[in-house]
Amino acid sequence: MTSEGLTVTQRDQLMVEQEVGKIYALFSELPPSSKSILLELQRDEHQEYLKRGLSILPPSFASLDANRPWLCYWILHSLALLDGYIEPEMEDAVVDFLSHCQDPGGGYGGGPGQMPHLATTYAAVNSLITLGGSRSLSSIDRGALYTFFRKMKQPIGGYRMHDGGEVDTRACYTAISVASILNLLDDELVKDVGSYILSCQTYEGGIAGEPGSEAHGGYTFCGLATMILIGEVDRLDLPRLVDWLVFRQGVECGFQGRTNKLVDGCYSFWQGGTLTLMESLHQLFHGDGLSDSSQSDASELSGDEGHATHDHSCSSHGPENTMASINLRDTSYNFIHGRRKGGPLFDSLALQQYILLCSQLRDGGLRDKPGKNRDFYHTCYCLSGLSASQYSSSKDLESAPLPQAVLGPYSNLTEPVHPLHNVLLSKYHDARDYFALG
Ligand SMILES: CC(C)=CCC/C(C)=C/CC/C(C)=C/COP(=O)(O)OP(=O)(O)O
Ligand SMILES: [Zn+2]
Repeated sequence: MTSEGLTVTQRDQLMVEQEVGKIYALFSELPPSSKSILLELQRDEHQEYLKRGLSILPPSFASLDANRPWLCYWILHSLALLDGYIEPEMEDAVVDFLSHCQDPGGGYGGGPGQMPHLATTYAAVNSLITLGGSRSLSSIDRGALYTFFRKMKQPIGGYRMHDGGEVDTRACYTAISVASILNLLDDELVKDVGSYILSCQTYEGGIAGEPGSEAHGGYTFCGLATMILIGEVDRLDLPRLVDWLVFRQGVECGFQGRTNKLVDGCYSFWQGGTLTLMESLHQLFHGDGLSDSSQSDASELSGDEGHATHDHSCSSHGPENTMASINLRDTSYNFIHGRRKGGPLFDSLALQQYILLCSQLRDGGLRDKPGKNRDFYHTCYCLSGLSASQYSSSKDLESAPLPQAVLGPYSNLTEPVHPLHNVLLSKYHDARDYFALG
């Protein structure tokens, strides 16, 4: 309890609400011309900030920092979202650096010579896909990576982050997302993963890192995206999940990561992006309720030809939703080609307002909330959330949104992203073509 009789959480919440409230009150009193200036995405400034970060990354291979594939991904993906240009020498330097992080036994470590880890593998592979081109894509040793995935796979369902590491929803997502985009997904990699994720859905409806833990936005994205990629999303309690998600957008217009916690710009993607996944599911399962599916919608998600197939039987949430035979090669592709007909599940303009007015720094970079510093992680996930919200009302992901879906000038429009992998849609297609025969 504080001296005012509030808990620390209530006091912090009040302070954030007041801070954000002041920003919005000042904004509302401005003339329209000043308003549009403040709502501009500071494209050039963000690119300068990001490129400065990239230029100090690759040369120092000796550093012990275990996060550098992540830094590569956060910076490269942010630049890609902004349609930024990277010099070819820099692209080559990043490919070389990531090759030094690749373990001969498969997977990528946090730096050269470090033990392979699923999270840094996801970051490295998404970085290489974002760079694109055959030099970058051919540097990925897919055969060894498959061996690494099989080593991390646990007999009871989930994945371990690294040898001797924790089993959690992140590990499932990073393994399944990478296996899917590299065309490595098969029945062995998928076996019982759905049951593990299902055991992480909590009484609130969101998804936790491990069974028995608290539902959290980051893990909820990981859990839902995994279930879609393995063709088992109908096993989740989707109505309860959507209930939990919609209440995470607060008075500040941004999202919190979990119940009774503070708004944070990175949840623009973890929660906002998850809601855009739910919007697509809502349309694929196009009844009034999310659990009301039809066989034709289910086959739209699963595809009806291909190599790896995966049988599963539904548990508690409606055996009528069972997709008897899933084409694992095409779940990701079919998902983005599903029809999008329904209405929004969150206030996407309000979210864009939080990102542009509260997270964005006018001299470049984005942040968690007012009072915090910018960093590459928040820059990446605020921009990813901005893209997800700008495209959330589009009928399909490949067509440009209407001007009214983009807050501020239309030049704020970012590039569209594959919502399950969080790489640019165009780069996803290039990778899919490149690895088609694998
Ligand atoms: C692809 C991949 C590896 C995804 C990771 C997903 C992700 C962001 C998980 C979040 C982890 C977590 C419990 C943060 C809570 O931090 P906190 O207690 O500081 O924040 P909070 O107060 O907002 O909950
Ligand atoms: Zn954050």
